[in-house]
Amino acid sequence: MKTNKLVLIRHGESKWNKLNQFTGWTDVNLSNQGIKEAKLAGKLLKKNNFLFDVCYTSVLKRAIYTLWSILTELEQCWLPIKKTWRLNERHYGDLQGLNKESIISKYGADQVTQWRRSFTAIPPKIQKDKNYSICHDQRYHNLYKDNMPTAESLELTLKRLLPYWEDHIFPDIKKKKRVLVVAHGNSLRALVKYLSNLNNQEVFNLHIPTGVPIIYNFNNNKFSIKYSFLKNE
Ligand SMILES: O=C(O)[C@H](O)COP(=O)(O)O
Repeated sequence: MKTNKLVLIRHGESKWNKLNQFTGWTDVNLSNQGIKEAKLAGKLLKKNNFLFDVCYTSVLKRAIYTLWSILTELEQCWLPIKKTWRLNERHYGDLQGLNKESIISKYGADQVTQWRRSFTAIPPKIQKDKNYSICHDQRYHNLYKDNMPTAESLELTLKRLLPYWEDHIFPDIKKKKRVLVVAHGNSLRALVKYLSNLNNQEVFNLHIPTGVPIIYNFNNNKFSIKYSFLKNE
């Protein structure tokens, strides 16, 4: 039986990645380097003969633009793209917009590492007035105000992502569709934890680089626990 492959990819470097700022749900653009990474990811997938049937991404433009670039390189711009807030980056709460180094000076490296890498630590909640604009953003109209995240741990990110995985993405894979998911550092860490059954320490150490495809094999109705990064030889 032919192996079906699932490809996950983190968006290319964003302008705030470059500035070392917490981003979360802030909708920032790709940096010039990120635009290059997105194109290169598409070229690499093409070189390795990847084609897809359906694509999933978040409602944040750094992921959407990365996906568009990849599909342009693959000459598959016509593919269906399904967008959901459930694939968004983890909501970084009140840290959003702040420089990572300055937050280390304020709270200490250990606390900041917990917020960034542990499974359960929840960053400080975003203040009500700062969250006001996203509560009224049209793209979140189906997310009732009370369900709007104010800060998410990796655990909470996984919890909001999983229903979408179960109801939409996984059924497509079971139907033998070739699925491409373009998302974010932490929404993908959460998904990889789930698919590869990583423990909290393993996910603590997991870093997902920008613009590097992650490949999972799907056989006999289940995923191989192991994944690989697709890289240029
Ligand atoms: O939202 C962010 O700041 C980045 O996309 C990822 O953050 P991290 O490097 O702390 O995981």
